[in-house]
Amino acid sequence: APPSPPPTTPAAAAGGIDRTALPIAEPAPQRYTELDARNAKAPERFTVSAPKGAPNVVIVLIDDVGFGGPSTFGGPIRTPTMDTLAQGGLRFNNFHTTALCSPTRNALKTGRNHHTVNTGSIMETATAFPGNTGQNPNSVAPLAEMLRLNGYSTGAFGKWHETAAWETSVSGPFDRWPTHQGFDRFYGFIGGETDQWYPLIYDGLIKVEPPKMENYHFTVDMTNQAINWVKAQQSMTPDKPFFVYYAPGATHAPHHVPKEWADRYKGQFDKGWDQVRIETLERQKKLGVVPANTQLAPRPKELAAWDSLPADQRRLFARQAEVFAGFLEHTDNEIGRFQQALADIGELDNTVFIYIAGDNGTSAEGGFVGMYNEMTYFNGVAEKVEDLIPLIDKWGSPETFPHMSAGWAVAFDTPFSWTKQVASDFGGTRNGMVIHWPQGIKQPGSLRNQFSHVIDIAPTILEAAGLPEPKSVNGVVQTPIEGTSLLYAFKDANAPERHTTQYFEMFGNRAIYSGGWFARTIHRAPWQTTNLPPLTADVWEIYDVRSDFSLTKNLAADQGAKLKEMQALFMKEAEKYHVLPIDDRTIERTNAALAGRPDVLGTRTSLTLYEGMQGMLENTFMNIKNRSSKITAELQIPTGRVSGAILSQGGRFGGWSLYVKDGRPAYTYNFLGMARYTVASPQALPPGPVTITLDFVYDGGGVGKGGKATLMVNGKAVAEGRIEKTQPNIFSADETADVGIDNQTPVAEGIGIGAETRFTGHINKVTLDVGPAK
Ligand SMILES: Cc1cc(=O)oc2cc(OS(=O)(=O)O)ccc12
Repeated sequence: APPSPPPTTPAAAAGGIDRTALPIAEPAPQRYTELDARNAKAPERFTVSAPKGAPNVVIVLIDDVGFGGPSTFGGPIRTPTMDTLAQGGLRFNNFHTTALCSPTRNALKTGRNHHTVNTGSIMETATAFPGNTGQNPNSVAPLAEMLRLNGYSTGAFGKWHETAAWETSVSGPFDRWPTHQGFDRFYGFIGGETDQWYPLIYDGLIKVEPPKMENYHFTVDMTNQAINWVKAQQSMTPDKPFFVYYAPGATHAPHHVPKEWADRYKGQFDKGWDQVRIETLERQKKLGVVPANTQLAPRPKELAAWDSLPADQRRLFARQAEVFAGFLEHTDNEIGRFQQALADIGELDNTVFIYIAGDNGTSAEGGFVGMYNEMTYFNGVAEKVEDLIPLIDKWGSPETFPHMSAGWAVAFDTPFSWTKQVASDFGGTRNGMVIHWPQGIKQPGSLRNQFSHVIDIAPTILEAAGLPEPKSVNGVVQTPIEGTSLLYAFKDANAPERHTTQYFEMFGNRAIYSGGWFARTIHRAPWQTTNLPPLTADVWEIYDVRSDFSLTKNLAADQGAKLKEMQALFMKEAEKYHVLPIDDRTIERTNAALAGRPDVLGTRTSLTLYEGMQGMLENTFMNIKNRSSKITAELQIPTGRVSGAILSQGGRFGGWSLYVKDGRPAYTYNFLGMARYTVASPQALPPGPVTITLDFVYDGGGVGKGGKATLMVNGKAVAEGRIEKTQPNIFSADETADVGIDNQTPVAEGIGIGAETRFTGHINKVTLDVGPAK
């Protein structure tokens, strides 16, 4: 009998498949009446494949570098890979981010405003309000998921920082981890930053050790992973396009870079940040990436003039910039290796390669003198310049966790005034961007100056791939994409801009762009966390950005009516996208209870831990800060010398550890790597079962105070001592709590590093009890 006709859907009948509902619906299997398979014809197999000729997609997103950093946009830092891509592609000089990390990333990955995906700010400062909950909704499937369900292979490498803080434990949920957000493959770190020499790495959902290699560096490691993945994917399935999201830890703090890369800039920043700004603007004009009439916007008045600084401080600050510059060039070089790998397998020409130099402006979080250990910023501890000067030759090495002084942030945001976190200044939001796509861009080497925003990237890629915006994904009706495809501008430098209105908001700094006008208010400087003015007292300014690239002529006095109209437009957009109510709390928002976000431990005051539990991130671990605590470890001590970590949290740059060294139990509290307080037993532990207790009695009277630590063996005190001060807010973004080992860098000295710190006895269990928060 002849086969029955295949059933058809309306789209299939129209000759195509319907990609507006993902996953693409499989046709109903046909029914047969024939008994013998020899007499029947099998139907064509249903497979999902990308549209014919759909390009590969690469998005490179550098961290924490602004408009005036890379040479491609006139900056003093050599980015030859970006330069080469720009020569073969397009430079966009009016591209904007959100002024902060997770918000930019989530907007980039979804094509929606950051508040629409509940990422008003970073994961660590999510609140209870819509727009800020920290959990991206099912009604927004990320671009990676759209591409995956349309036949792409998808891989993410490097920084993530999009998983809700309380969803980073072994208990999940894992919905917002990369491999459940559309990526087949993930190799990188889940939080906001990581030590580049001793990183915390996940392969998918599994924590893995970095490979053993000489002079290990995370950017090199992740690049190797990305190259290997793409080559293997193309080897196996050359007809299947790939999507790679490549987001290095660089150039966020810690500014960890091989010394030889920093040394390439020896002496080049001795001229200081004011002169670097002047020279950068000259180069920007010569390159044509800023208009010829562009003025240098003033340096914020709180930051020192270079000429006013004493010689030893200039020496320190110059080295900080050398290290930062080396870090960026090293990163660009790794991106070059990745790009070359695509060229080597013949895939570069059909790849939409998007290189975004910065998820926000350059970071001023280093404060006025920079930081040997960036964790001092999150703990509100001021570092003294006289303590930093002796570290000049170690800056960027594994012994430091550094961030440069804010003066350089302004310089690497030339020609603007402000920096990262300031959503109401282009120094916070305007980032250099290059798109390279030989098969799709016919005017290589030219500039595009239409206003664009990070939410425009996802729709650009959909259009380039010939894919419709899905109306429904995984059974959930989708919130429409809010960005505007930039493909129109690929073809025509003079095309009228299509993304005509955009709000900006971050911790109270707010602004609106509309049709060439920019109205804004600077509510707070990045270093201002207390004594902020009420939001109602903020003064607004207005600029005509068609003639004033760098926002130097406030027209509020002449343009009162226009300013009013723009402020009203801001409120309208802010209401529409869940920007309201505005929340300018910074430090308080890092506290889950005060901010109103979930906390895995909640009000629990006791946590029982077992051998093998390791890699516990700080947001999903018992908070021992600003209160008394007690560790009770039930151990089995073997005969012979026992050693290693029993329970630790944090590492070289802050944390605490209960451990055994040379057979003797000890406790070390490491205050930001600046002071170590150790309480150690003079006697070795006897073999057999033993209970070790560390009782810490907090002084109280505020946060970050000291306390008394008593070490006990089988209930008898064996040592006691003062812990003079404690860290009030955070130990580490990447150094975890571990049982029976101290992963990455160690808290205590003298017990080795990494696997060497493994406890050689047996741990039955460890209980961690805390007193009421004080
Ligand atoms: C550990 C941590 C705590 C926090 O409150 O904010 C962060 C912000 C970070 O930089 S960003 O990712 O560029 O915003 C990195 C890490 C943290």
